[in-house]
Amino acid sequence: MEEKRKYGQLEGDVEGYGNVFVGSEDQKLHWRDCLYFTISPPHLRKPHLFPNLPPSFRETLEAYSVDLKNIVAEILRQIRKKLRMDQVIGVLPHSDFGGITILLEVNDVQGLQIKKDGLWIPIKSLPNAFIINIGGTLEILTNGTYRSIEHRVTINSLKERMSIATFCNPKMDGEIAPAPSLVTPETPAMFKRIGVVDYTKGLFMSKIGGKAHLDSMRIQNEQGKSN
Ligand SMILES: O=C(O)CCC(=O)C(=O)O
Ligand SMILES: [Fe+2]
Repeated sequence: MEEKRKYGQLEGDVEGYGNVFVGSEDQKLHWRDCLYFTISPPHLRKPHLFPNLPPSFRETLEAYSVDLKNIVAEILRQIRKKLRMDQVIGVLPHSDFGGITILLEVNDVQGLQIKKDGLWIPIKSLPNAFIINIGGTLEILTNGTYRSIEHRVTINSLKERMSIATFCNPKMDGEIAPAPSLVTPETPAMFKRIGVVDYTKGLFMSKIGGKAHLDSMRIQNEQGKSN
């Protein structure tokens, strides 16, 4: 008991020997002996606790704590990887404005991702192949039959990535609207008619990105529900 008292909790502190986290008189307490103290970072060690322990116990704990820190760092690294949290976004989420984009990945560095069912999926082109992206203009012209794809590009911290994107865009003095042959009583127009200049202006002013601007041109109707 004498030894335990050496490490006893000080007034108003949860660290030390005693029952940890006692908040009120009515609280149910654990029935156990507990010596609770901070080891790391060293400047937070309470002088009467860890530094006061027998040297051999202190050394063992010190080594144990270093090993555990490495284990925790590895677990967190795996979680970050699993959730793709360590990716830096180079090209922000967007969908291309034009009809079709022909994308050539010039070197072998992966970076492009598309959004599918709410998840970002990495895309790598086949050898000697283009990646073909549908843009918002084609989605409008086809009355939503061909959907533009939301995509983004991550940065590779080790290697530079190079790509050539060629955009097939509508002429600036034109208008875009669903093709008349695709608009029927069964398949009403899903998009409003819009001048290309207004379309591009809205696109560049849109702060939300993604497909938000295209979505803002949707007509809400039974068949053409926003998706
Ligand atoms: O570099 C890429 O893979 C895509 C670039 C892109 O999405 C764009 O320029 O619109
Ligand atoms: Fe793009």
